[in-house]
Amino acid sequence: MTNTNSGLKQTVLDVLDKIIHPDTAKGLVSSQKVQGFSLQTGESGDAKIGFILEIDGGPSPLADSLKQKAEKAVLDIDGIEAVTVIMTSHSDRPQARAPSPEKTAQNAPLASGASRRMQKGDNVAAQDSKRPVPAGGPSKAAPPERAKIPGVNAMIAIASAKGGVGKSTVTSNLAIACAQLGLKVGILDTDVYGPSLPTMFGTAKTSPEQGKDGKLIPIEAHGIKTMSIGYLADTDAPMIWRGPVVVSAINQMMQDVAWADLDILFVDTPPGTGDIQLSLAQRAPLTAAIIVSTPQEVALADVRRGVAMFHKTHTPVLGIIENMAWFEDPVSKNRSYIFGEGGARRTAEALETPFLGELPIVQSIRESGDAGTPAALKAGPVQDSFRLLAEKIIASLEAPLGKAPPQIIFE
Ligand SMILES: Nc1ncnc2c1ncn2[C@@H]1O[C@H](COP(=O)(O)OP(=O)(O)OP(=O)(O)O)[C@@H](O)[C@H]1O
Repeated sequence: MTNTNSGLKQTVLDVLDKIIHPDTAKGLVSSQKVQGFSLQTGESGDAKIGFILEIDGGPSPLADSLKQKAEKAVLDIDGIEAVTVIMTSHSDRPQARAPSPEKTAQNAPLASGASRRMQKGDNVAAQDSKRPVPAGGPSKAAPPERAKIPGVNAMIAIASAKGGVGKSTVTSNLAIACAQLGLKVGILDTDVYGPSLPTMFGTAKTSPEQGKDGKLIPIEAHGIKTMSIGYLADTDAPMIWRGPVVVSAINQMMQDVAWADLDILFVDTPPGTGDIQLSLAQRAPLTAAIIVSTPQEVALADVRRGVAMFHKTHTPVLGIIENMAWFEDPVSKNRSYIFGEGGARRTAEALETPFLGELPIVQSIRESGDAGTPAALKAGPVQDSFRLLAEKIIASLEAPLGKAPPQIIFE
């Protein structure tokens, strides 16, 4: 961030802190209600601001009013082009309350369109009265926390019980392989602690626009619709995300993004099997999960915990992928099993969970991930490996769902 930007950031924070939260009698920043602050330079040269506004107890006129005040105050600052405020609640109750239709319209930012971008010149009052009722709004038939995402056929969590095993790499390349097989694919990167999707897809400098219905439009790259917490908030900034806030933010990214129409939405989840992951597995409308692991014993103990977690939440596990299975010397072609051999396969057998396949350590996988062009885009052995995995996954979707998998169109 340049000096000018850090000056502007401070100005915005100062302005936000002048808005007093009635519960704490302190400003929004002093009350720690503002998190994940981000500042990007827009096309006009003016700044685009994004932040998370934490509210207590779910939708309420107070939450709406604080949000409107915050948006207006920020837009009134010189040099600001747009502001996106994501409201999150650390109460478990908000989605369970069935608001009246009138109230739904007023509270649409929380019930459906929590993330919306305000532009300079917007009339706050007029916008509010015209705010759309959420598409597919609060459903009476399904529990709200499992509400299916309209237009998304299958939602697959890619999980790892341990960080750094290549979960995001596998997610990105699998998504591309599925798209190459003719499917419409999206990725939701929910790893609030280190979102890597923007880097892996070369979209780090982009931020999503808001559609007419109030939903955020995913950023399309390499034929994949992508959304990441990294587009909306500065996750590099030191801040403490409380578990329920994370879950609430993730839930909004699922429901408040214009995903339709997708055959598969892959969800890159934060590593681990703690409260956040459990809550996600319980509340997200997941079709199934895939677990990524490296072969060593210490990682495999975590895999068992991961599989158990999904079983507990009645989410079918499509299988386990072993990443970094070996390294092949480019000259001699000798394989070194750096992290041990066949561990994930044996664990899959012991847990009676399908073993989907293994991926070697390949320099180009890391390099292309860092360069924003996942390795599966390029013809060769890496692309072939991911295609095999994708074919297995598409085929195996049939079993847990008890219905036909998405149609594959070969060109
Ligand atoms: N098969 C592979 N060959 C070479 N490098 C790989 C491979 N898989 C992953 N990597 C590299 O390992 C690093 C970690 O991968 P990645 O970010 O995908 O892991 P992760 O499990 O998503 O991590 P975290 O959980 O911490 O977000 C990255 O630099 C990535 O490029």
